Amino acid sequence: MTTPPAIELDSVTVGYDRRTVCRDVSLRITEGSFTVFIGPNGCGKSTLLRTVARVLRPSEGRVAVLGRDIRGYSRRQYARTVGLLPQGIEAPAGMAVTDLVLRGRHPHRSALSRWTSQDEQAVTAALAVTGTTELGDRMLAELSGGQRQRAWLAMLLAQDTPILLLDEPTTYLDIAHQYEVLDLLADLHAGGRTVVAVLHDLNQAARYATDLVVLRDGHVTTTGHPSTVLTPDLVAEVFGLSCRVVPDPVTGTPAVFPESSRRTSTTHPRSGS
Ligand SMILES: Nc1ncnc2c1ncn2[C@@H]1O[C@H](COP(=O)(O)OP(=O)(O)OP(=O)(O)O)[C@@H](O)[C@H]1O
Repeated sequence: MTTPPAIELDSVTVGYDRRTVCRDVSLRITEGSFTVFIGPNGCGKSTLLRTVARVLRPSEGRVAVLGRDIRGYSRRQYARTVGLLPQGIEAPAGMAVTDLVLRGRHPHRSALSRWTSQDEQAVTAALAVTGTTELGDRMLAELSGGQRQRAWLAMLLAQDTPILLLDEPTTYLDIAHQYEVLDLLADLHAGGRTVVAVLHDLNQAARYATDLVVLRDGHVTTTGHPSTVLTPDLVAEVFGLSCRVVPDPVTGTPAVFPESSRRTSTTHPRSGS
């Protein structure tokens, strides 16, 4: 028997009120993959991720997770299976970081039970790996954008789901923290989880993804390994950008360099004077 995909979209049409964003999208995301959605602003990346997370309901088609229609899961079962880090979430008023991270444990807890040592361990570990232990008692509203993003990520990790959906998880983060988060996702992937992320940085996408899903105007145009997908033609067609694609000097994965930049000189402006 073949293993079902982690996520399968079958002829999904979805949007907001009367506005359709994605029409007739079919897609299979392999279990244990690190899949990255790329595509221009407004092409429907978040909409598809939110559909898989059951935040949006398709008007047509079907979504299955681990071989089962997502409508067949109870809320609690689903929250134990799929975790979402949404884009631009509001900080709950008056909530401390540790309380937020504890929220991630809710799906693992029955209505009347107390927090267990397993819950505490999961929270401590999630704070540690996201570098937020020191921020545990701080109010979310008082944190910087990057600190807050890492606190939300800690909540997602405490949820401990086999499938992680992350909508632009590196937003607000400085370059070192961006790579820390991506490395953390790579570790989770190496540990067997299915990671699905939206990223804007094509070079980061190419470094970390096992599979790219390229979206444009609400359609999936291409899927596959970054080495085959990320070509100058693809970038020109999907983003309207003329570029060169060369091997990343560190990883050998494809790296995109725009050709149309106004700064064409390699000389530092002051170096010649
Ligand atoms: N809550 C909403 N109500 C109505 N339209 C929406 C809503 N959210 C998004 N849209 C529209 O749906 C389309 C797709 O948006 P979506 O957020 O999925 O794009 P995206 O590819 O994630 O974009 P970005 O890269 O800018 O984050 C856009 O035209 C957007 O304006």
